Amino acid sequence: MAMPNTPPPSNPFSDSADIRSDVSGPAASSDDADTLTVDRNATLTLGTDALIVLDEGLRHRRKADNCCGLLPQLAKTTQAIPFYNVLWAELEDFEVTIKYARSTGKNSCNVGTVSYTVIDKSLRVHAERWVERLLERAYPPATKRRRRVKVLVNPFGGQGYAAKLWQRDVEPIFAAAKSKVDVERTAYHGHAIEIGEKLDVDAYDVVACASGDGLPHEVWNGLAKQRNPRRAMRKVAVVQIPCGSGNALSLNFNGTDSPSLAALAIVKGVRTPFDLVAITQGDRKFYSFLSQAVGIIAELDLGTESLRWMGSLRFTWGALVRLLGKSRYPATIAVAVESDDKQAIKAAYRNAVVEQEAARAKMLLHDDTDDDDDSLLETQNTGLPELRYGTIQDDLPSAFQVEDQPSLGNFYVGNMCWMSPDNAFFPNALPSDGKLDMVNISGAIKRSTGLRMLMHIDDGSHVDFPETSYRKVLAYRITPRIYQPPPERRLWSKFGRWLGGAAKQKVGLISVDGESVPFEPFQAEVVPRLATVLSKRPGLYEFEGPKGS
Ligand SMILES: Nc1ncnc2c1ncn2[C@@H]1O[C@H](COP(=O)(O)OP(=O)(O)OP(=O)(O)O)[C@@H](O)[C@H]1O
Repeated sequence: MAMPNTPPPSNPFSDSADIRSDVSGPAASSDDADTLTVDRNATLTLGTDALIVLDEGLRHRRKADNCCGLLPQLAKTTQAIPFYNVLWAELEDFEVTIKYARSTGKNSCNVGTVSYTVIDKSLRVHAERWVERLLERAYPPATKRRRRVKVLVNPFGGQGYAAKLWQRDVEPIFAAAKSKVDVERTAYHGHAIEIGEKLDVDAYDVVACASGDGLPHEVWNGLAKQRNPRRAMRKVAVVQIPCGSGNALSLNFNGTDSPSLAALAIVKGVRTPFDLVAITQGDRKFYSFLSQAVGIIAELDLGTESLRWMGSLRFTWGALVRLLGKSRYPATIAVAVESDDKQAIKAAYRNAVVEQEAARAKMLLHDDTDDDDDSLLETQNTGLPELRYGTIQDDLPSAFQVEDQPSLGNFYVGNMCWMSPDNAFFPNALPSDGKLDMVNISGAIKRSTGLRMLMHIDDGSHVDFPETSYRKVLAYRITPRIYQPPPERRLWSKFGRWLGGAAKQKVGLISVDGESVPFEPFQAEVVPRLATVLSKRPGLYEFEGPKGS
């Protein structure tokens, strides 16, 4: 898989040591291929990681337009713009114009412009070449220029702000990067499935969902219904412009839930394969990209609606009530386990980091959108891969080990690290390792232990508790049951449900990618590398990794 030439800086707006060393000796001569001399005797130099603008005039202009000191600044006359931030550059009538992502705060950016005139007319060819060299650094071979993007806006996403966020924070960045954009608003539940099903996959590189995690789930399920679903999933990358409350897809691949920073990450992202999870329930089959939950997490996702007035506090409150009430969600689980050794799982994660760094160092680079193996896909079977373990309607596969868990408190299976900001529930998850991360926690653990675990979910160290079972699995089947409390606990159980916002809830809850599915047995199986996303670090999520790795 293609890799970026230069890794994106962890903070694309900070000056790196490399940038400083560039500035110490920028080539002064105008015939140096990396330097362009322009008006006001300024120079534009292509450094190691950044474009260096050296201009005496900046001293005065800074006073006017950089009062907050937010622009990357080396000396008063120098501005460094990381190549990662450069959106576009062009030469028109000896006027060089560079558009870039400029910091407007800790968690946002907008479009900045640098514009100069090439005075020496004999430098025309040099200037043209220089602009192309800048574009080559801004868009290494793994990052396609001028991506064709189908934008889907959920007008009800993000408490109704998705359309505004798209227009204000994202559209200008896509426009500056010369992306070809086609915008459509979703009009009803399930609309994005239909859009995905009918999408002309040769006309777009990316579907960008200005939404929560609901729309990407629908788009992948729509692509799965295409005539050539495997080809559709491979051709089109699905990404998120974070406009919901969880925004897991953007957090994990873009490293942010800021719409403007995500826009930059999408423009600069590298096409990457991504595992999906095939779910069969009754006679239904569909795909999940994020998680499946039975027990406390499903209850928090779906069973606290009546506490919406509390805002996001409803999740904390709901968790506390259920933990203190020692809520149980009995089930029979049958699992194809790949590893249940926490240390070995961490070691595998460390190996993935080493491999990613090695691949990046080797610069195995290009965007593979139009590669030859696409023509292979055209001629060979382009249907969805056969399920290795069959469906829920088949006999239980012999590879599954069966566990009855009458006291189960939390059954949670994830395909990504962050489930939402401050919730790194699956710190060892990798995007294309062909495995699912399964967490089981008993509902009978001590209340104090449950509370301490809750405090460690933000950095993923809750998995280090001996009470947490953390496994890499290939497939599983779960048959959930309704908990029948013993007579002496019935009153408390009823009171707890009322406190936790579930007084009217008559059935159990199952959440798949945050959406409710029937409280019935289902089977899940990872389908390696079925989908495509855009990523900053192919093979890894943006989470910094499990503690102690
Ligand atoms: N115009 C619409 N009217 C009603 N429902 C819609 C419309 N467009 C999309 N939807 C539905 O909205 C649901 C939620 O979408 P999404 O996750 O994008 O937003 P969200 O609920 O704001 O996100 P979050 O759950 O993270 O807060 C999806 O199931 C989708 O089918």
